[in-house]
Amino acid sequence: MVQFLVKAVTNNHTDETRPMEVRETAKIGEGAFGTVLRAYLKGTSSSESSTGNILEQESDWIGPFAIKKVPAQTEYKSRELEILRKTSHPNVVTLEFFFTYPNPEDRNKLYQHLVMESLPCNLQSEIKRYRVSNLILPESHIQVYAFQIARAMNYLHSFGICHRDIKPSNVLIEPDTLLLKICDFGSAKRLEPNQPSVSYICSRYYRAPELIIGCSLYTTQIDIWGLGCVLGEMFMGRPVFQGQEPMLQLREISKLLGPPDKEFIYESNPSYNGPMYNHKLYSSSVPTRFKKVFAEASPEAVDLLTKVLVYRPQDRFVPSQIMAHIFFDPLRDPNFRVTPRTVNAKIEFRDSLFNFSDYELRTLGDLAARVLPRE
Ligand SMILES: Nc1ncnc2c1ncn2[C@@H]1O[C@H](COP(=O)(O)OP(=O)(O)OP(=O)(O)O)[C@@H](O)[C@H]1O
Repeated sequence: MVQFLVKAVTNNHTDETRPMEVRETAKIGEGAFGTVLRAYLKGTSSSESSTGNILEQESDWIGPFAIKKVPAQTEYKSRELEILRKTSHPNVVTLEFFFTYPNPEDRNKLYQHLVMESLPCNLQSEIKRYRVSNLILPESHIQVYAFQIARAMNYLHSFGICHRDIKPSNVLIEPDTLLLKICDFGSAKRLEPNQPSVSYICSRYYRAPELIIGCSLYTTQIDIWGLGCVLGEMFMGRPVFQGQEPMLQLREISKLLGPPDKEFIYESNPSYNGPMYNHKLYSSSVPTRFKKVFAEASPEAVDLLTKVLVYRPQDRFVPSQIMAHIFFDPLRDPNFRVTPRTVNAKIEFRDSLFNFSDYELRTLGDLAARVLPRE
């Protein structure tokens, strides 16, 4: 356990900056860019007594929080703080406080500390928990989780914010309530039309085909590919496309979708000179392969997967179309109830899944009537 006093901690909700004590209790995650620790914070406030003395008043410890520490000055540009400060959505992790503080091992190196709400588990560990018993998540859980991912994407993409690293370990969940929140905005960026961005982002198994080909003018639709991979993984219990090396990733994709056509490759990157995988690897039709690969999925789920795992980003469903899809119709039923793995009671979701803000409703446009539950 490590405890230290930070002179300037900013509250993300009030913008107020004040000294706070920080108590780190355990490591909960380690990534390529930072360390995530469980932590508690305690504020100290000072007031003047009638005799003119300064009285330090201690408040109680609050938390637990998840603190993500990343080096504050690097050549790698993280927009995580900036993006988390702008977002406020039930399915996006909330930033509570932030501060910079030196690394205890190297006092010269400053670390940015993002103090976020803490969720108990992520989707990768949840999928694994079922897999070790040779099971997959119940379809009702998959519906609840996938809907919330699509809802978060609908919100983020409406501002042009692309997450750029969608994968099960970046999807936090609360198994008691099936609440889901997307985390890790370390690769996220607000994409501007016709402004190039680096294509070497996103973890290999979840990379959209246009990224593999080297596209630099991609859109937020790369996140939809990630959503398709996560949805498929919940049905398979393992990643859908497990390329052994970066270039073999496209080969894995072509085993399910068939070879990418020349037009798609040219549109993605006119100077692409890597392997084309233009030989058919299977003789069966694409719908047959989807049914076979996602053998545990219902016909509605398979249909949705064929609408999101699509080569051309323009042809992939957008989040509002995903939420309106028949796969999610059971959620719209007033009698829909689910028993979480951890709780011996059926729970209702109407309020938590469909509590759209006016802004969200406007982004849904005409599809709102299809997304909202039936009365
Ligand atoms: N708010 C949170 N609550 C609980 N756990 C969290 C939270 N944020 C992150 N984690 C855990 O820490 C892990 C690493 O966090 P994060 O992905 O933000 O770091 P990263 O350095 O970008 O990692 P990676 O390189 O794997 O993408 C997550 O997979 C998750 O399990």
